[in-house]
Amino acid sequence: MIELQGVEKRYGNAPAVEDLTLTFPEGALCALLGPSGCGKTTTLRMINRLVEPSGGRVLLAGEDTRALRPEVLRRRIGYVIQHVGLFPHLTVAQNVATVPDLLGWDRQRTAARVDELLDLVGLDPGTYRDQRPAQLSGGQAQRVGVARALAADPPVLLMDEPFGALDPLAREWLQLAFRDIQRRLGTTVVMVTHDIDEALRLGDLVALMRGGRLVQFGSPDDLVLRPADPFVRQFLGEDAPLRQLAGQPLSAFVSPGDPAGLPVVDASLDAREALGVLLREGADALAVQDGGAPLGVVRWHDLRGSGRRP
Ligand SMILES: Nc1ncnc2c1ncn2[C@@H]1O[C@H](COP(=O)(O)OP(=O)(O)OP(=O)(O)O)[C@@H](O)[C@H]1O
Repeated sequence: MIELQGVEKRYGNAPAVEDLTLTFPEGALCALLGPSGCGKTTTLRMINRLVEPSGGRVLLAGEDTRALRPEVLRRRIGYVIQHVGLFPHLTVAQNVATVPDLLGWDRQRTAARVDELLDLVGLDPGTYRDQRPAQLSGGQAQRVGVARALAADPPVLLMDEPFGALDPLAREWLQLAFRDIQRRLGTTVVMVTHDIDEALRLGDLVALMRGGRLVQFGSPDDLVLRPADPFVRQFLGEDAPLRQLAGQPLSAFVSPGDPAGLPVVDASLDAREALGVLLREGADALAVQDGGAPLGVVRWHDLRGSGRRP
């Protein structure tokens, strides 16, 4: 758990972050979202003290981070940035092994961990283990950056635009792969992103900032369905409730019901595609089948009422 209590950062007289109080719960993936210059990166970096707060406190598992030596702090907190900062003279495997090496893991354990993580981020260990960063594409380097940050299984991971350099397909793949790993490991993640859909799709909680201040902190549903003020609605876009349905499995919205006479769709559609069928057919419910077997029905108000199901 990471607690920010009245945190602020000033550069000269100019406030970059003001009076920021919020708690990132243990095991949650929290997104920091907001317009350019609103203080997202500054906030992230105050957590691992790459930027020292001008005021307030940051607590990590209840401990004031000022009481921890920076190197101890940074070993407990993984950090991924967009332009990964891989060490150019080291191989991919050596880059991923940086923190395990610092922690003195034995070679076998480290090698096994490196291969496991390369595999998880979609890089074949046999092909990539011994390559140098200069031989990688931007997206491959970013995957290595993610693997490196996860290598020592840090309880907390800070990510600054971690998927930014990837093309849309690779981004979606790595987002989902990362989400799986994060859930499995129970890592507490704070992620800065410009990408509203990424924040809404991946975030358990989203902190929306503006001009150095927190505007709203809540679940994607809270922000989309219960925006705290007009800025939130405007920033997310009027069509946010629809966009939020994209990529969500239709099965999550299915409930028991009589499918007789309803248009039939396959469970492989996502929730937004199903909404499209509802609109096209002018129906208020659909019969959902999985490979021909009836699953139940999806109703209009289920899709419209809640952007997202756990
Ligand atoms: N080292 C610095 N010196 C002076 N001002 C800074 C410094 N770092 C950040 N700022 C200012 O603090 C404010 C917040 O910057 P920050 O990088 O945290 O914003 P951001 O939301 O991450 O922006 P972006 O989305 O564009 O990366 C900006 O006005 C920026 O110009």
